[in-house]
Amino acid sequence: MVAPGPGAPGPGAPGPVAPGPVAPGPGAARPAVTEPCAGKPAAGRPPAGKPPVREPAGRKQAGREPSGEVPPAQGPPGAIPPGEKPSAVPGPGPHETPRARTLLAGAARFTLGRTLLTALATTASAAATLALPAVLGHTLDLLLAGAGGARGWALLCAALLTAEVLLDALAAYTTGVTNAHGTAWLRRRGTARLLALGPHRAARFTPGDLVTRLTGNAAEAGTVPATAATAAASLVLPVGGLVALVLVDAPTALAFLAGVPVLVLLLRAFVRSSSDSVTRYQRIQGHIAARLMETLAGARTVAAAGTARFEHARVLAPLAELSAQGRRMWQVYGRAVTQGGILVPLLTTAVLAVGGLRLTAGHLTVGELLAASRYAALAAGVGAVVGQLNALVRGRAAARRTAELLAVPPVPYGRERLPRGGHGRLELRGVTVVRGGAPVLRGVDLTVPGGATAAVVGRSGSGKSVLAAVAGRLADPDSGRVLLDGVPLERVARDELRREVGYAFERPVLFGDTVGAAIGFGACEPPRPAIAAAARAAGAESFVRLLPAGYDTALADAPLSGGELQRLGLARAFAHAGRLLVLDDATSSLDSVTELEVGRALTREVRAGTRLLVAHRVSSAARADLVVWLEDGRVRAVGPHDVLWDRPEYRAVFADPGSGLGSDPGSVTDSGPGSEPGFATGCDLGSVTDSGPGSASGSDLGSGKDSGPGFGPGSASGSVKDPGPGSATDSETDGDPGADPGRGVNPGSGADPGSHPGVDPGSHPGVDPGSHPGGVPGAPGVVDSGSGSCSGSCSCSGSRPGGSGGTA
Ligand SMILES: Nc1ncnc2c1ncn2[C@@H]1O[C@H](COP(=O)(O)OP(=O)(O)OP(=O)(O)O)[C@@H](O)[C@H]1O
Repeated sequence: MVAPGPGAPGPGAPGPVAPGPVAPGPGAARPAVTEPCAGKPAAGRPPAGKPPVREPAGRKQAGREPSGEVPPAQGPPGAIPPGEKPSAVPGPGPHETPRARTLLAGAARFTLGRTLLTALATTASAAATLALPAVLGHTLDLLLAGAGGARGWALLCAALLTAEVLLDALAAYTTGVTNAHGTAWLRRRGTARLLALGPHRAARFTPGDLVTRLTGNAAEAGTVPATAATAAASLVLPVGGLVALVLVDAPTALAFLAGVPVLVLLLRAFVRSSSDSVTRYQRIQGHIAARLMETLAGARTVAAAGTARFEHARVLAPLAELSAQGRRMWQVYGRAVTQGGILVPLLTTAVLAVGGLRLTAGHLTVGELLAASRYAALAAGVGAVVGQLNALVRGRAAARRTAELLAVPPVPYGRERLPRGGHGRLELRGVTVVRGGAPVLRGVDLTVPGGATAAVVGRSGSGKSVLAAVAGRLADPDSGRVLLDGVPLERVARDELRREVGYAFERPVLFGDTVGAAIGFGACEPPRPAIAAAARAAGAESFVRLLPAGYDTALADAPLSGGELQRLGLARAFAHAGRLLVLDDATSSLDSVTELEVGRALTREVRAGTRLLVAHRVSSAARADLVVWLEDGRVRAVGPHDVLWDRPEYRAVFADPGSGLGSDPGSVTDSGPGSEPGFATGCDLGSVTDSGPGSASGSDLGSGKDSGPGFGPGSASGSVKDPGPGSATDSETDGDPGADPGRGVNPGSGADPGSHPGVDPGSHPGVDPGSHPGGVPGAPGVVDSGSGSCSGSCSCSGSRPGGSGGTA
C-alpha cells in the first residue's frame, strides 16, 4: 500500500509554534587594542553555541541593538489588531504563488535524489498493490479449478505482499529524510536572507512571526517535494485500478466511471476550501507566536506591572480565531472524507452488482470478480489522495509565508575597499531617513574629520540613534549619502565595512559560549591578549577576573548587571575597532568613574579612529571634539560643547530628564583610586565632590590641570595650554543647573599629534563656517543650522575656541 499522506488538519496540523532557536590574564605589558583581527579568521563561524543573552525585538532595531523590553501590541485582548506587524508584510495572495513555486522547486532540486528514490519506492509499492488483485484472482481461480501451478501463483502473491511492505518501509524512510533535507534547505535560505536584511528591513517582521516562518512553516513547506512524489505515486493506484478494471471487464468499469465526475468535483471543492483555511490558520499561528515573543521579552515589565493575566489573555486572544480556522479545516477535511466514504462504497457496490450479473452470465470468473472489486476500491481510493492533497495545500501555504521573507531584498553591498591609511572621515550629505511614514532625519549634512570624536546630542527622539545607524550602514538613508573616507558606504564591500566600522550599543546582545568569546565575537577572532586589552579598556577586566574561570567562564554562568553587560559590549567593539567606532549610548549604564576611565582608555588603548558617540551626558559631550546637536531630525548646530553651552536651548537639551543632567556623572572629577588630582571632566565642578581616595574634590576646578585625554584624540593637552573661551577654566560653582557644567574640559581642543600621529591636523580645523552660512556670529566654532541653514557639509574645522586649530 502507498503510505498515507501526512495527515489531516487539526491535531495533524501544526499547533501554535513554540518560539525556539531557528534551525540557528593580562600580561604585564598592556597591549593596545590595535590590529585586533590578527587572530584566526572566523569566517563562517556560527554565532556560537549560545543564544543571545537578551531577547531581540523592538522598534529601534535600525540603530540600536534590540532591547530586552518590547511594548506589547496595543489594544485589549481580542481580534488581531490590523496594525500588528505581520499585517505590514504583504499577505499571501495569488501574486506570491510564483515565488512559493520557485522556492518549492528549489527545495525539490536540492532533494532531487531522495525525492526520486521516494517516488520510485512509492511507485513500485503501488505497482505491487496493483498487481496483487490480478494475481490473487488468478490464484483463486486456479485453486477453485483444482488446476496445477496454484502453488507458484500463491508464492507470487506472498512475494508481492512482502515487496509491498518493504517498499512502503523504504518510502517512509526516504520521505522522512527528504523532508528533513528540504526543511533544512528552506531554513538555511530563510535564515541567511534574514541575516542579510539588516536590522531595519528585518524589523518589518516581528520576532515571533519570523520564528514561525522559519520553524513551523519551513517544516511544512519542506515536506512538499516528498509529498508531491508520494502523491504522484498515490495517483498511480486509482488510475491503475481503473485501467485494470477496464482490462478485467469493461462493462463493470463503466459502472464505476459513472461516479467518477462526482469524485473529481469532491476533490476540487476540498482543495479550494482547505487552501483558504490553512492559509488563515498559519497566519494566526504567526500572530500568536509574535505576541508570545513580545511577552517573553517584556517579562520583567509584565511581572512588575502585575499584568500577567492580561498578557495571558492577550497572547491567546487569537486562539478563538485559530480554533475557528482549525474547525473549518477539520470540517472541510471531514466533509471530503465523509463524501468519499459514501461515494466509494457506493461505487464498489455498483461494481460488485454489475460484476455479479456478469458472473452469473458467465462473462466473469470468481477470481475476476474478486479482482474487479479490489480494483474498484483502489480506483476509488480518494482517501489517500485527499490526505496527500491536504499536505500539499498546507505545504504550499507555508511556502508562501517563507517566500514572503525571501521576497524582501537583502542589503546590497559594493566591492570597493576603503582607502588605505584613511582616518575615518565621515560625511553625511543630505541624509534623510523616513520611519513610519515620517522623516526622522531631514537632510542632514555633516562632516566628522578622520580621527575626531563627535558627540551626537539632542532631545529624546531627535534622531540620534537613527543617525548612528546610517553612519555605519546599519540602515540606509532614504535619500542622501554617507561616505567614509570619501567612499559611499553602499559601495564598500561588506567585509571591509564590518571590519572598519564598529558599534557598541546601550543594551548589547552577547554571542558566544564564554565571556572571552563574547568579546571576540566578530568577523574575525582577535587573539586572547587583544581581547584582554579590549576588556581592560572597556573597564570590564575587573569583574571578568572575579568570574570563576575568567574569560573562559560560560556566559550562562556569568550573571551580568546592566553596566557589566554594557562593558562587555564595549569591549567587543574595542576588540574589533576599525576606523570608525559608533557608540550608541553605550556607556549609559556605567558609573561616572568607569565612564571616565573608558573614555581615557578609548583614546589611549583602542585603535585610533573616528568616534561617533550618541551622548546624553554633559560629560560625554564635553570630552568630544565636536558636538552634533540634533533637533527634530535636523542638525541644529555643530561645534565644541563649551561654546554651545552658552546657549540656553543647548543647555536645555541636557536638562531633559532623559538626558541625564542632575545626575550627570560628568560633574565628578575623578574618583578612581589613583586618580589625577585636579582632573575635571568639565561639569558643574562645584556641585559634586569626590569621596574617592586620592581624588580631587573640585577644589582646583578650572585649574586647567587636565591630564585626562577625554574621548578625543589629543583632547587633553590643549586645555592646559590654551583654555580658550568656554574651556576648562570656567569656575562657576553656584549650582545653577543652567550654569556651566559642561565647560570644565576642553576636549579635543589641543592637538595631540604624538598620540595620533596618523591623524591629519589639517583635517581637523574645527568647524567649517564656510559650509554653514547660518553659523552664529560671535559663537566661534559653532555652526548653527537651527534655521535649516546648514546647506553645505558641516565639519569641525578651524575655529575651535581654546584649541590649536586641530584635533589631531
Ligand atoms: N522603526 C521605526 N519606526 C517608526 N519610527 C521610528 C523607528 N525608529 C525610530 N523611529 C522614530 O524616529 C525618531 C528618532 O528615533 P531615535 O531612536 O533616533 O531617537 P533618539 O534621539 O536616539 O532618542 P533617545 O534619546 O530617546 O534614544 C523617533 O521619533 C522615533 O520614534
